[in-house]
Amino acid sequence: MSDAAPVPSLVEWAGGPPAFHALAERFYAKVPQDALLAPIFASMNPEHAHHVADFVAEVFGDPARPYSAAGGSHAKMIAHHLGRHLTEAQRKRWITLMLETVDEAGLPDDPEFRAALVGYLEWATRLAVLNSQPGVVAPQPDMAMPVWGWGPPGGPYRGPA
Ligand code: HEM
Repeated sequence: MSDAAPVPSLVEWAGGPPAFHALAERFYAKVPQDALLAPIFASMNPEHAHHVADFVAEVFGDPARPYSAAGGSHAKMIAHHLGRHLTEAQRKRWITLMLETVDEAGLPDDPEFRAALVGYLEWATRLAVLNSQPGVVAPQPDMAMPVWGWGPPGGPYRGPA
């Protein structure tokens, strides 16, 4: 790829929305076998993996904006975590299992993509825990969907500088 090539969105670089659906399905298929995570997802909506994949694909630049198109929003995603009393131990297990699954699913492993992905996962999982604590009230419904980008690297790995 030459320096003049346009910078793809994170979702394009990852292989398009199907890459996130395959990732989420693989991840939530493993959750029932994990002692720390299984109880909190025991009565999970059968469409859970699909909804999470739509959400992340949208944040990473899917122009179809599938989560919003289906009536979702950032506030609605956050609201799913209200009152769940998630712990730091559960968050850490979630992100560890997710990063293992990212490798198994064959998502790009260039430093630039992984930096953006890990940055988002750290941010979003910590928001999930914060918003699950006692006394947190529902967020403003009009809060904007996050739009994640490449950050300081500016684009994917294109060979040695
Ligand atoms: C990147 C971070 C995360 C994103 C994007 C995310 C997104 C979502 C979305 C979109 C839903 C609604 C799913 C639906 O409509 O069926 C949801 C629900 C939920 N999330 Fe998260 N989440 C994240 C992190 C976490 C973490 C770290 C935990 C726990 C350790 C967690 C626990 C849950 C639970 C328990 C539900 C409800 C499941 C159900 O019973 O259907 N989430 N999340």
